[in-house]
Amino acid sequence: MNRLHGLYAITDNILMPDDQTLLSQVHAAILGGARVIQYRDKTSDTEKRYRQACLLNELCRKHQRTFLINDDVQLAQQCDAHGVHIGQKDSPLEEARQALGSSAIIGVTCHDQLSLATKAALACADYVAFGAFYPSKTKPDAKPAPLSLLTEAKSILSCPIVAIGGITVDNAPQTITAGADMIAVVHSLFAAESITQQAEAFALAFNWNE
Ligand SMILES: Cc1ncc(COP(=O)(O)OP(=O)(O)O)c(N)n1
Ligand SMILES: Cc1ncsc1CCOP(=O)(O)O
Ligand SMILES: [Mg+2]
Repeated sequence: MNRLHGLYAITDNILMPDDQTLLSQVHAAILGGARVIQYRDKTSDTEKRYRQACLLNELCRKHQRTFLINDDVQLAQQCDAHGVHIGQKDSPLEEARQALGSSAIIGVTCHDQLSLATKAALACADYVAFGAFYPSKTKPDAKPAPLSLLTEAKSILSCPIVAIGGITVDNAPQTITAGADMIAVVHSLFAAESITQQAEAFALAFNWNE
């Protein structure tokens, strides 16, 4: 199975405030076909983040899913995650690689800029992420990016490409057709009435394009 392809589910500590909700919602997304899980909690204390990261790591390993930590290289190391997602204001890629090793998966935010992606790819990022392609409920201030960026990136990069920001079941097919190898989703996945059915619907969007 290609580990870096398909639905990329990102957790949200408002939608999933406690351990039980977090675990059951991520499990539901995995059952529906989420291939990559990112633990994203920018506000909770260290103890809660460590505990939850360890719980999710165990769940993802049990289901053979890729598990990444947002922002925090040290937490990724402590909970034995597969890797980390870093933004332009987080640890530099070289430092993250040094800390996590050559087999770790490291993804890099490139916003709406191809030049950031070529730089990250040259520095051996495992994937690059662009966005926001649509208005995002989770990050309303994210700078907009055009779908044409995905097509352009696809033609010059050989690493997998993630699209993020306001992705829904309705706009996923056009986003994938434009060049996304993975679609990263928070709100329209984890706020859905049935998370498993919603994940299945996202996964289906990839089959149409394979
Ligand atoms: C898959 C993926 N893509 C982009 C981001 C955003 O990262 P960043 O720009 O560092 O912003 P925060 O998520 O840290 O607020 C992401 N987390 N995941
Ligand atoms: C972390 C992040 N970076 C750009 S948009 C975004 C949030 C994505 O969440 P949603 O799928 O709810 O728009
Ligand atoms: Mg970040």
